[in-house]
Amino acid sequence: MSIKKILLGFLLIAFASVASVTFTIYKMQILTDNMLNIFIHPFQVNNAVAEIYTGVTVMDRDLKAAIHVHDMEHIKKNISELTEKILRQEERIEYNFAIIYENYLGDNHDIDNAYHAFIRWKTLVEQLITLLDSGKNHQANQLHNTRGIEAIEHFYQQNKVLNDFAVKKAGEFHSFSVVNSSHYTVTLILSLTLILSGFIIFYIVKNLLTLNQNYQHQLYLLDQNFLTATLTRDKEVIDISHALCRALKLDREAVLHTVNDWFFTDEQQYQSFESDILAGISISQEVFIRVAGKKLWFHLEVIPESTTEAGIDTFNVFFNDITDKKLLEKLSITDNMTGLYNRNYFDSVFPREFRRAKRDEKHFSVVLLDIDFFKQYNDTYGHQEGDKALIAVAKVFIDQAKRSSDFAFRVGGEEFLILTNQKDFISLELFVLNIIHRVEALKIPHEPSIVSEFLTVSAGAVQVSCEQDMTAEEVYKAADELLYQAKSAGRNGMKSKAFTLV
Ligand SMILES: Nc1nc2c(ncn2[C@@H]2O[C@H](COP(=O)(O)OP(=O)(O)OP(=O)(O)O)[C@@H](O)[C@H]2O)c(=O)[nH]1
Repeated sequence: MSIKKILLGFLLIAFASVASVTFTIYKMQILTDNMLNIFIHPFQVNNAVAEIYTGVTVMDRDLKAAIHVHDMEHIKKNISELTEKILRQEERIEYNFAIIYENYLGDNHDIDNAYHAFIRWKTLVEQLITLLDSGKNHQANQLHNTRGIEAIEHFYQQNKVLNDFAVKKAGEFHSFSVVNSSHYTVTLILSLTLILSGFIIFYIVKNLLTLNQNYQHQLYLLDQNFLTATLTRDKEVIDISHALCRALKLDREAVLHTVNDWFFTDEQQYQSFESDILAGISISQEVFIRVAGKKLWFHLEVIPESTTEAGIDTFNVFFNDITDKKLLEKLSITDNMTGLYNRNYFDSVFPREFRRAKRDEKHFSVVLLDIDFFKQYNDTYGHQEGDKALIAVAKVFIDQAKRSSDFAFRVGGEEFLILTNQKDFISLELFVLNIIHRVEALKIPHEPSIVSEFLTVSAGAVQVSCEQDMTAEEVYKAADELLYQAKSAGRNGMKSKAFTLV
């Protein structure tokens, strides 16, 4: 299950919700429109029709009453009141007809017929009032009983048509409301939406759980196979993989949340890249860590992380065990028998260190050493003893060249070379004399030697200042020349030369 599918699930829920809400709103809108129709037509038209009916009936009643008054004085007074009253009724009726004309949903001929019937009645009313006004009550009565009754009956008929239509329309609207009240449909749609959403949510949750399981499994695999840890900038371990704990022989629970230096051989090693870490720069280095007395080599990747603007909060360290690779590397650059660096390595280190000394503006010293009368030694004590002697002498060189900038090589059968940074020429001479002295002090018996009863070495030493414009080959050649001179001068000694401008 991918994040895309989860998003699709949420989109479906959102779509279903929007669709059902839109449907509900649409249905409500239909009902509202229908309510409006009910109000406009049946309600307003019916009211107007009823008011017209009442108005005409009241006019008729008042006319009848006036017809039956015989006292002349009363007649005059009544007629003027009646005329005013009838005018008001007529105005009201006209107004109601206007409402009907505006809102009636049926055929306009129906209204025209009713209106003409009203006009006919109205004309008759005017004639009746004229007769009454001139005291002709009897004629008025006759007119009312004949044409009057006929006109009013006709008006009632026409008015009834309007009323019937309005009532019929009200029924239609009501039925429409009932049909469209659709609460069942809305409930059904909402229920379906809820059910669909429920299914989708179930599907999403189920898949999220699976996703989480996979994620946990991957974390487990990483934890078991990757040598990694997360530390705060104060070197407090906030997370460490089981694989790294195994590799460094650490108890995970004991290490977590403690400040430590286990990942760094020493404080100096950490400090060498601390400034980079705090500046947010990733580090990639080969480091060694002593684990239970064994020197293990790791390729170390440090990736700083910051969650705030303030700077680096944590850094992740990734280790890759390269001890085997380092061993191979060492084998390829060291001489099997003596443990000194071999000739091949010398060929790549010599020019590189020569350039480095020049760049760092340091004196560069080369010491070439050769065992005296070694052929005779072999001839006397045998080749095997010769090997032992070589190993013993080489050990002296290793001990002497122990600074990180010193290198001791076996460049030939019994020929050795030391690269060293001695601060001045005197220091170099003392350094070489010390070696010569220490070799003799091994007291390896060497009977055929004519310079000592013990095994000795001769040396040619050269010191070159950085200003000197010499090539590596020239320096080597000069040391070789001096060694030759030391041999010629009697052996068990050294010849040295400084190539400096001062
Ligand atoms: N035992 C042993 N002998 C070696 C080895 N490599 C070179 N040799 C011997 O070292 C000797 C070097 O002899 P030479 O070059 O004649 O020099 P030397 O006898 O030391 O005389 P000078 O250098 O003039 O003092 C040879 O006899 C080689 O056989 C080695 O790995 N083991």
